[in-house]
Amino acid sequence: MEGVDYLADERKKAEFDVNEMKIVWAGSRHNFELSDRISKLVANDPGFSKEGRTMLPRKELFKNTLRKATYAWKRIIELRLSEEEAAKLRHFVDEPAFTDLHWGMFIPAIKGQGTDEQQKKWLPLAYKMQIIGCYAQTELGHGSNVQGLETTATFDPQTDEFVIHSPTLTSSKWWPGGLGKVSTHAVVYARLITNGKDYGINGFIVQLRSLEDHKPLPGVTVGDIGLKFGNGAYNTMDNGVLRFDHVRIPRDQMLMRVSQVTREGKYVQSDVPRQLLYGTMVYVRQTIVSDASNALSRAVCIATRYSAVRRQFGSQNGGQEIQVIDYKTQQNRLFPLLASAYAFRFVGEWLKWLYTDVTQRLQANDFSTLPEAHACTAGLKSLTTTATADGIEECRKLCGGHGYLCSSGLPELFAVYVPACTYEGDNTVLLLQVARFLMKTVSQLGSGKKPVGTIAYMGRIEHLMQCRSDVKQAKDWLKPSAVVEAFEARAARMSVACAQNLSKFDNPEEGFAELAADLAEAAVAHCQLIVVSKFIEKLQQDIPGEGVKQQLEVLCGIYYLFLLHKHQGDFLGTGYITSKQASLANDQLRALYSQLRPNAISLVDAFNYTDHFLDSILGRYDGNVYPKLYEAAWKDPLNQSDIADGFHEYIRPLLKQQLRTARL
Ligand SMILES: CCCCCCCCCCCCCCCCCCCCC/C=C/C(=O)SCCNC(=O)CCNC(=O)[C@H](O)C(C)(C)COP(=O)(O)OP(=O)(O)OC[C@H]1O[C@@H](n2cnc3c(N)ncnc32)[C@H](O)[C@@H]1OP(=O)(O)O
Ligand SMILES: Cc1cc2nc3c(=O)[nH]c(=O)nc-3n(C[C@H](O)[C@H](O)[C@H](O)COP(=O)(O)OP(=O)(O)OC[C@H]3O[C@@H](n4cnc5c(N)ncnc54)[C@H](O)[C@@H]3O)c2cc1C
Repeated sequence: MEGVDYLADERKKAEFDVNEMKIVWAGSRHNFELSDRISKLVANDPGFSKEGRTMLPRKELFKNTLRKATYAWKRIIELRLSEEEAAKLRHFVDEPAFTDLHWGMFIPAIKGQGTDEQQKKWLPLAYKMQIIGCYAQTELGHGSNVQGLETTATFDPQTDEFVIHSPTLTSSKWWPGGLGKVSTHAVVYARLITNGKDYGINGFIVQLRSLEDHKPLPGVTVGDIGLKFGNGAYNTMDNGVLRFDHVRIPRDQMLMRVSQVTREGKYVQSDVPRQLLYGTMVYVRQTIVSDASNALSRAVCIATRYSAVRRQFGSQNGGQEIQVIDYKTQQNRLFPLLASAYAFRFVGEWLKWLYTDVTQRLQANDFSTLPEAHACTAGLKSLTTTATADGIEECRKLCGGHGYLCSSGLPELFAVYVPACTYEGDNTVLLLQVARFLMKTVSQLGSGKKPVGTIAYMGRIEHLMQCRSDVKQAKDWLKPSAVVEAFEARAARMSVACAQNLSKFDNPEEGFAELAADLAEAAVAHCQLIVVSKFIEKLQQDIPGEGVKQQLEVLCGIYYLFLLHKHQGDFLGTGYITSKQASLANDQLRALYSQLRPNAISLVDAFNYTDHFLDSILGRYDGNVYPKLYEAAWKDPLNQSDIADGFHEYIRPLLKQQLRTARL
């Protein structure tokens, strides 16, 4: 029945002001109004329909993406949308496209690594999309190890040009999004060679295709790398392969903010750190952290609504069966994910602040916070994307068999999201960057250098190494100070243990390689401490709205107690808590699940997602799941006829043969 809200009873149970929670989730009233307006604009425009997306063959899918991206651009111009509004529009259009890399990496790379002159020349063209660019760093043979890239850019003083060349098969650029079929230009990362000397990696703006007929320029071989995981999903993107055969570009197309090559071929290093070459990655890692809460909340919204609709077992006297959301096992799998979505939202907000702060400092030639910004963006990118990808898959399982249908929205969401664990730095490789930062911090303790920011807790190392939890009853685990100290002590002790083990090796690099698994775990502990601390700090702010703060306290408690339960080996092993205290934490966690239960549906309503954006029959706002699933099945191309194509060739002969066999 249309128009009936099957989740109305659930919504009546809410103990808080959902509209105020929507504002907390969005970050501000302005953000809420912006998201609300743009999501509805997209949902109501047939040009952005998602119908049949998972059924399209690659070529049609890709062409459809080109159509949508061009249409989006047209609407952005017609409606005179600001950059902020355009970014929201892209978010709600909900389809990876070449434009992501153009706006998300090509332009930021020029902004971050180009000189003022270079920016003046290239940015206006890029902003008007008169050129389309991508970020060509990864090669067939090297992705994680950026210093291992093989493409060369050799300066030719005779002509004042760089010669860009791919000397080996493994030096072929491989993976860049937007490269395969669309980009006219790329920021290409290559080894800078001048006067016979290799100065390592630098970025170069290289034109790949003609702006007239889009044909690859002489010396450029370019194409798509082939079909990727999942139906639809990331196959809307033309991840590409690119080879250069001595392609010449003018010297001034080397991005020269970090280092320069003079007309005579002299290499000059600026006074800015070389790590700024990696700046675009820091920027994107920060956006990926913000985006994790979008993806996780979407999966959680679907699984929560469906868990309230779905009933299994327990019917008495012909009454209704139990809603699966009432099973403690379902709650124990679902509610920590709901809490994680909120936790990642707040840590994403904080990271955005940190990134803005470091950018302002860099502009003023203050590079002091760069290492922390790198460690935080790398570590939180790793932590949030791993948890989100795993969380989406868990949500699929939480929806039972129906979660496996594409119409649940979950398979495609997973397929689009899961490469986030790999791109912008493999998650393990990034954790090891955090571990290096932590080991450096521990080695400098006692040197007089005071740890600040997210590692300030290391400044209290003596206390953290010997303190013990004073929790005596379950509700003591609700005290923020008890929790923060627990996570600080665990992180500090794990780091110190690694540092002590490292000191047993004569060669520190050998030690680091041998202890890498422990180091990655110490990095996870440090990153979890950041997320927990930022959630607790958020709760110390003034949060208006009846019951809103209380619900956030419940979510925060679930987030950290679930982590404490899951990693209790760390907390027990480092001696901060006793097994009795671990058991009290678990008692408190169960109590919080019961407190959250009546509010679950409203807490996912607070994400304010349209049905268009969710694109899930199981996650429909009205909970009208079964009729819509039934209806959708008949839209499958296989159901266009009663008799399947291929019946006469394959099924009929089989049936005949069986008849003959039966007669024998
Ligand atoms: C529908 C249409 C709409 C219409 C248009 C509308 C428009 C609206 C706008 C839309 C906007 C969309 C936005 C979308 C966002 C973008 C989407 C993202 C899609 C993702 C695509 C993916 C891209 C990629 O994957 S790009 C390639 C990424 N590659 C990697 O990440 C490689 C990982 N490896 C490394 O980073 C390095 O190799 C590393 C760090 C592992 C090792 O570095 P090293 O130099 O070899 O060695 P090391 O000794 O470890 O480090 C030396 C030193 O440097 C420090 N360091 C390292 N990295 C950094 C850093 N990044 N920053 C600062 N410092 C760094 C390190 O700590 C060491 O320091 P010291 O110890 O002090 O010496
Ligand atoms: C969908 C998608 C889009 C992409 N878009 C772009 C793009 O636009 N531009 C671009 O330049 N690139 C892009 N990439 C490439 C991406 O950045 C790389 O794939 C990524 O950095 C990982 O590198 P890799 O593939 O070399 O993995 P590898 O480094 O080969 O990883 C393989 C395994 O080795 C492990 N490993 C590697 N090094 C270490 C180590 N030191 N210690 C311990 N374990 C290690 C990893 O953990 C992993 O398990 C994209 C990739 C994908 C999947």
